[in-house]
Amino acid sequence: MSILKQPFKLALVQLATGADKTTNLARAKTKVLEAAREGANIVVLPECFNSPYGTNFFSQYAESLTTPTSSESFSALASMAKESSTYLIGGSIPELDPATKKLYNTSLVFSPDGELLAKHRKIHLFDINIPGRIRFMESEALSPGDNMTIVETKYGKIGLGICYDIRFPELAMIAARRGCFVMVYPGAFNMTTGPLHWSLLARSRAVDNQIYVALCSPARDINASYHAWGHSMIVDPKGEVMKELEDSEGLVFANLVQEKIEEVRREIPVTTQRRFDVYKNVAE
Ligand SMILES: NC(=O)CCC(=O)C(=O)O
Repeated sequence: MSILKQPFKLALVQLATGADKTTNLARAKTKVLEAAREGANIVVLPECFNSPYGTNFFSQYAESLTTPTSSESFSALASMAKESSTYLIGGSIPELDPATKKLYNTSLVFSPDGELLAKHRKIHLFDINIPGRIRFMESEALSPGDNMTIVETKYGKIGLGICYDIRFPELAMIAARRGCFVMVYPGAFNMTTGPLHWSLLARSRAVDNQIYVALCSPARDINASYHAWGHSMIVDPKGEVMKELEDSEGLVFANLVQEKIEEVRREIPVTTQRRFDVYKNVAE
């Protein structure tokens, strides 16, 4: 059974972001249109692409994402998708829920007509403490989302996570078992965990599930308070890195096809060899 219904070109935009939201949105638009001119059908933006990344910035930049008119970023993303005629996975942006006043790290996904297809709130907040290297507590400012997100497109189903979500293999496994051909993670790893785990995690999720995996980071800005790792990458269902950027701004493209998924699932048939009779309930 084909889970990737037709071949297409995926583009990741490793965007150079700064403190000015309007400039970030304008720059994102330029890059999305550039990707579309190069033939991309699905375009991905990075985590927190319209703001600096840091707990002290989230409330200042947060917008209510209820309708395009409620939010500069929502309407900018919808029109980017429409103007480029691409599916747009709009990285993530700080969200303020007007009803509860809670803040979230949220990704909006649009169809090529500019219609909102999905809204994913980061489920696993980035709370880590590596003494002398990095302490980051997203939960000091944000609340976690409570739902998995699978987006239906004409190419097939896309599983969506945001950055730290990649460390929880259950999300990707469930998405793959529900027929997703790719997991996409807008993400901003850092100079400690980036070199250690970024590529390893992308390749692991791909190998575990025999699907494509795409990670899209902001470009590194050494003048910012948080130094993103960069290295946006697309990994194939065998776990091989197809395309990878360094740390500066750029676009990366790959053609995704069903045959690569079929080949690895035929050669190493773990997807049909699972023993759910032995490990029925991983949460117990
Ligand atoms: N923005 C994030 O969630 C960062 C995650 C990260 O760096 C990690 O090591 O995990």
